[in-house]
Amino acid sequence: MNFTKILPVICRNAVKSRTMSSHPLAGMLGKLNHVAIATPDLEKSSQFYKNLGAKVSDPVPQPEHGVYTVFVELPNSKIELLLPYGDKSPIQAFLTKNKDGGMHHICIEVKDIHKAMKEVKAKGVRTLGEKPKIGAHGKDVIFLHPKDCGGVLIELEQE
Ligand SMILES: C[C@@H](C(=O)O)C(=O)SCCNC(=O)CCNC(=O)[C@H](O)C(C)(C)COP(=O)(O)OP(=O)(O)OC[C@H]1O[C@@H](n2cnc3c(N)ncnc32)[C@H](O)[C@@H]1OP(=O)(O)O
Ligand SMILES: [Co+2]
Repeated sequence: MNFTKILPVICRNAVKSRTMSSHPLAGMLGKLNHVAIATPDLEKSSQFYKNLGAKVSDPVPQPEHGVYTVFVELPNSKIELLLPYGDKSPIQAFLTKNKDGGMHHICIEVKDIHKAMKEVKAKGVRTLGEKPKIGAHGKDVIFLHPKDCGGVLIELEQE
């Protein structure tokens, strides 16, 4: 192989892939805070993770969000189990479509949620609501429309 010929190509491609951060959320994303699973049976889902030896919290009602949450602790992240709360829950339509439940959203931390909201909007990603709400961890959260995020509902949480 002729390295003097191929080296400039490798370098060009490396520069290109670093400058072509084309994903609308690239650069602003921090740690994965949780992966959320909607369930029609919170008790059963909690027991499933307890049986696997995980540390599982008690259910907490989140009236502002229309859900009950249970957190399953993992060494590097968390699983959030969600059950509808009240009759206007934002997860009800999802559960009607997915009777056994399923993966509902991912939650990624950001350094500055207000700046992140401006940045995503400038990139054509819709936020669900105009203002963050206090989330399950007592910090600001905002959701991004799944249709603008490759079919994934994304929650941003203030770090
Ligand atoms: C406590 C807090 C925390 O952790 O701090 C939480 O997590 S609260 C977690 C619960 N809160 C939230 O989820 C708040 C944000 N979510 C919402 O506002 C809603 O769930 C929407 C994402 C707008 C979806 O609402 P809804 O299901 O009523 O509308 P819809 O049936 O018309 O759905 C519109 C389109 O989005 C799709 N769609 C709906 N939910 C989806 C999901 N979770 N992931 C991916 N796609 C989803 C539907 O299939 C449909 O696509 P097609 O048209 O192709 O069929
Ligand atoms: Co969440």
